[in-house]
Amino acid sequence: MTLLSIDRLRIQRSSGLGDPLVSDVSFTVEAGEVVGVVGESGSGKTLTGLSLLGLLPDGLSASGSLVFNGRELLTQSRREWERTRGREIAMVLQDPSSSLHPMLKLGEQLTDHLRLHLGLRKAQAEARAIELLERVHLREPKRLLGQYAHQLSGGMKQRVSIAIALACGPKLLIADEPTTALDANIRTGIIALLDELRRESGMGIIFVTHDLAMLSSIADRLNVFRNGEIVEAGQADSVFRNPQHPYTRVLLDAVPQVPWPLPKEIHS
Ligand SMILES: Nc1ncnc2c1ncn2[C@@H]1O[C@H](COP(=O)(O)OP(=O)(O)OP(=O)(O)O)[C@@H](O)[C@H]1O
Repeated sequence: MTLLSIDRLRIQRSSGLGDPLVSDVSFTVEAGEVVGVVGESGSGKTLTGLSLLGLLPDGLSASGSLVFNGRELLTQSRREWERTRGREIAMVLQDPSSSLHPMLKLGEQLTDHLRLHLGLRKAQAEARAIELLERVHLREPKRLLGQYAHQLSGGMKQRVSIAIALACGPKLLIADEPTTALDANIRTGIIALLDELRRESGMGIIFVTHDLAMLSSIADRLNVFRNGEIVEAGQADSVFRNPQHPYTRVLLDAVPQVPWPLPKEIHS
């Protein structure tokens, strides 16, 4: 089932001045699929993700079409965006500290989110928060609810951010450089977690990164961005095996020997 269909997305300054920052971007995301968006800094990856949440910075506007679950997002009212955001489409950011409040216990943050979005009572919200922390494989979830973000490692913080993103059961998750701020050994665990979640829940994931290697074990399809445009798109295995665009080859050359398909033990 096609969850999201982006058609000729264009993002430009509302003044109309200057070149578009994103132009003619089209791709789809199926349920349960991981679609990689890769490209150098400034290539338009984050703006594309933000447009799917109706969160473009002031002064920028989007045109084209973003059909999610059969509904056009770009013409939504502010109230409709509020329902879409978090509930249907969620985002995980590079720096988990930026999505966690430093002065609030993790339990308060999770239960506040659940009470606000799902209308749960305190006890129900607490039980659900524990389930969510277990789902992202955090040990001793009950104890964690009483802790503050600064008491957790980077990898644990990112798992909590993912738990918050999952709280309302979104159909689409935008993961914008979710592993960039983490140590290499922690990255693998977060990627395995996202892979597991999409398999279990059927959630589609747009995985944004500047690092093609990051996508080798998780992406089903790839879109290579450059200067606000997609220069190459295709099944991940064929892009890794047989890149067509010179820029994709440059990105691949920077990847230390990506074998494709990956050996089974790396998937598990
Ligand atoms: N609020 C803004 N006003 C004007 N230009 C902007 C604004 N935000 C981003 N841009 C420009 O839009 C282009 C695309 O930015 P975007 O953040 O989407 O790139 P990116 O590929 O995500 O880069 P990075 O990997 O560094 O996050 C860049 O040239 C950036 O300078």
